[in-house]
Amino acid sequence: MKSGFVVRSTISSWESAERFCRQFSLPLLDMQAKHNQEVFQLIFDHQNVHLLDCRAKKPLTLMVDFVTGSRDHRRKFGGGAGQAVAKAVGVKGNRTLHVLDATAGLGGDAFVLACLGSRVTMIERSPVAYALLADGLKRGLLQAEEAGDDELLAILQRMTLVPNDGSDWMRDQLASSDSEQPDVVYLDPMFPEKSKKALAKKEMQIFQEVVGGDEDADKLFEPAFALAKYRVVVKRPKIAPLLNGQEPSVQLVGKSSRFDVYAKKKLPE
Ligand SMILES: C[S@@+](CC[C@H](N)C(=O)[O-])C[C@H]1O[C@@H](n2cnc3c(N)ncnc32)[C@H](O)[C@@H]1O
Repeated sequence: MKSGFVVRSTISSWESAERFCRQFSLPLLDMQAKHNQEVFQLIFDHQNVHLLDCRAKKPLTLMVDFVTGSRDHRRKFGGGAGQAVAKAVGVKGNRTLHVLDATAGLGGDAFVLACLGSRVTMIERSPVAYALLADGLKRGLLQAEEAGDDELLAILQRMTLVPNDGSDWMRDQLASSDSEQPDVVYLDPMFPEKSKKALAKKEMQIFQEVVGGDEDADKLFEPAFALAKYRVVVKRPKIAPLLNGQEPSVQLVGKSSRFDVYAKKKLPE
């Protein structure tokens, strides 16, 4: 974790904030408590969990929303199986896969894959990212249910979030006799020098500031390749070196990022 943050909660959300803080051994402050002027505040309130960057006059807010805004727009008009991430993972037509997203972040890519019918197990180690994503999922499920949006409900029900380190989790799966082998392992660790251009959105810039660069990203490759049934897909900024120095079978190169595909076996039709 690069930057410090404090966790605050209103009385209405105290119980869930307390559970989260116990899980990650973090102190919890109420909204009035004085703190050491941390720039970032993770706030639990009656509406949602959000990250606040207090530097600007008008503080910037980051939260996860699967129901409205850009993710909803991408779900409806984003190009479906023609999107680069879908092509790289191999989702198409009736081929639905079980994808392990071992670096879930804010669940953007996982949501795209779940929209296309995949079941996605998401692993996230950063407490801040985990809190934001868990809240987005929970709120999304509630809102979809209330609105009677069965399609969105089914999409979100295909997404499961686990708080853990991806390498450790995959190694545990490899050591366990009754684990389920994912069809595809998807990796998108934060590149330490992701340029501001690659992180065009202000919200993503503050996310990177809090989570930091994933300097140990290379460690993910070996267990991912051992665990995946068909392929490993690595998303990287276009200019970034290969993960763990491994040559991919295929590269899909976009404007600012690329997908490196490491094939093990041909995907089922
Ligand atoms: C660039 S973000 C992923 C963005 C994600 N693909 C999305 O669409 O929202 C990278 C995330 O991977 C997480 N991460 C990096 N290494 C990890 C590891 N070994 N285990 C679990 N999470 C990891 C970071 O905490 C960060 O939240």
